[in-house]
Amino acid sequence: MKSGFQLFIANYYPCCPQPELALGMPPHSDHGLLTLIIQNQVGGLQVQHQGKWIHVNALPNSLLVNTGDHLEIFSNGKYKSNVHKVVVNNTSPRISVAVAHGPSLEAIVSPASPLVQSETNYIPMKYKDYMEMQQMDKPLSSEGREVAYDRPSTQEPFKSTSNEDNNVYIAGYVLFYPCYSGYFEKPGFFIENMFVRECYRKCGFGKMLFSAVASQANKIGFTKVDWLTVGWNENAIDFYLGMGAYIMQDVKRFRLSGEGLDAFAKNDQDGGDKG
Ligand SMILES: O=C(O)CCC(=O)C(=O)O
Ligand SMILES: [Fe+2]
Repeated sequence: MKSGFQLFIANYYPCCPQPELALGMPPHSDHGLLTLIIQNQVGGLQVQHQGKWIHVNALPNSLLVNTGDHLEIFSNGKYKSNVHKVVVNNTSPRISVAVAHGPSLEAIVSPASPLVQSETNYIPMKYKDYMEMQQMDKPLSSEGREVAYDRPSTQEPFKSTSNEDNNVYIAGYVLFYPCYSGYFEKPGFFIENMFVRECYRKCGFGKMLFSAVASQANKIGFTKVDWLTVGWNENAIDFYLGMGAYIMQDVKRFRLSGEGLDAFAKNDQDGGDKG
């Protein structure tokens, strides 16, 4: 790499009497290739792993190394950028100094060709444009830039995102429909699914999709927008709370499956046999 872009970041997290009500640094992944961090041995850094936040116990005099978004792109997803956040405590302030190493601002980063077997999910983009796109989304950043929706377990159905004829890329979608309920005078929307492709996350598309549904509801006089999120998905929960939503405590979700569902098959058969 002939040139690069380095960012020097000094972070001070004062102690807080009610740490559970405060957040030192919201969940995010770093832009660049690698970020090197030294810190004063006061914990607080947490890394997201399999939907859980893992506390980082840094060794004394060690450097912490974070993988960034552009390493993920360059390695064609082999090295994922890690999502991390910093929580505060009520006894000691944390100080950290980070140096983020990225490519030159003008560099167009794309997956290294030897690592691309067939298709890739990563669209080449100028490093500068990528950073600008993230900054466009200030309100979301303050609540958590990483927006992880419940997403299909495989990318298979989305493989062919590029249409060579007109250069259309599908970055994500939201599937919603009107629903009617006896309790409300007016109907609302139910969001069945919202998904943003991994390489387009942290760019504000999730916020854009969600806002489109909410403003359409408003426009046509609907009184609510409902959806479900799995309980462990803290990022999604933070995101939705940040969008002004609240969690409904009095709703119970029911499911009929396994033997309960099979019982109906039997009933049907019995009924059929009898006549
Ligand atoms: O304070 C830390 O350890 C993390 C800092 C950080 O994530 C950042 O500056 O991007
Ligand atoms: Fe960071």
